[in-house]
Amino acid sequence: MHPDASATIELQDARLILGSRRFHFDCGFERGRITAIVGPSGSGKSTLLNLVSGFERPESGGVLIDGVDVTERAPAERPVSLIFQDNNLFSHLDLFTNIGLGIHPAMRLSAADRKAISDALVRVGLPGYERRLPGSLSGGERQRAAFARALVRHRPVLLLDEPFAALDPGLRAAMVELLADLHAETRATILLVTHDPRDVVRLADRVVFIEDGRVLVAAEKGLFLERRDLTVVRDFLGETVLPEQSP
Ligand SMILES: Nc1ncnc2c1ncn2[C@@H]1O[C@H](COP(=O)(O)OP(=O)(O)OP(=O)(O)O)[C@@H](O)[C@H]1O
Repeated sequence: MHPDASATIELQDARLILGSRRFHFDCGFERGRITAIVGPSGSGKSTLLNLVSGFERPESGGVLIDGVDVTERAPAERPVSLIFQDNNLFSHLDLFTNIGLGIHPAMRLSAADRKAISDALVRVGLPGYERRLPGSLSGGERQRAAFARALVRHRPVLLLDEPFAALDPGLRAAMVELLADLHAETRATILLVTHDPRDVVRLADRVVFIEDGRVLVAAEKGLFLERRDLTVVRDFLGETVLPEQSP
């Protein structure tokens, strides 16, 4: 395993106000684990990811990645890859270039890099799509191209914001397995925002439940899934049948 394969993440007393909403995060994420970030719509899940990626900066407090204070660093200067709902790709650049920029910002690519790009496109089910522009792709295809970029980047932190939302059920299952494989290969520290309890069951080691701009519950997956005594957890899980309850 590469020594930079994963990193710890800490939000230290990080406070932020957006419009009329207040956020206060004081929490940490362990190296190499997958944490599902869950909670009601508008609770602050994307905001937490934006603080880690640098698209938002706290008004007070700090953000540390692998013990290094990155609070003042721009997104591109943080050791982070992103797969967000939108804006994953530069619309005027083809997929080869979009993915290549993830490897090297000046596109100085070796033959191995070029092969890695084509291999990643094959792996996400977009073989031969190198010259396609994002605008010519469906939402799900764009999402998969963003996955391909994450595959070639090897950053120690991977942030995903509802990465499977635009995918039909078959593709969704394939991309969930791809993320599990990607994690097994890289051991990156992964934060996964999701509304789907199945993602928690299949992928997460740990769950952080956000409500009203702060962490309400942070627990190992097994413990979280047992907290049906909490209304918010019950509502989130809904009718989900957990593996140990299956016949
Ligand atoms: N730039 C902004 N200005 C004003 N309000 C904002 C801004 N960004 C986010 N908000 C508000 O902050 C709240 C939290 O937003 P956030 O996107 O983090 O929620 P979320 O939990 O990811 O929601 P969802 O599950 O619906 O994606 C929302 O009420 C949102 O409208």
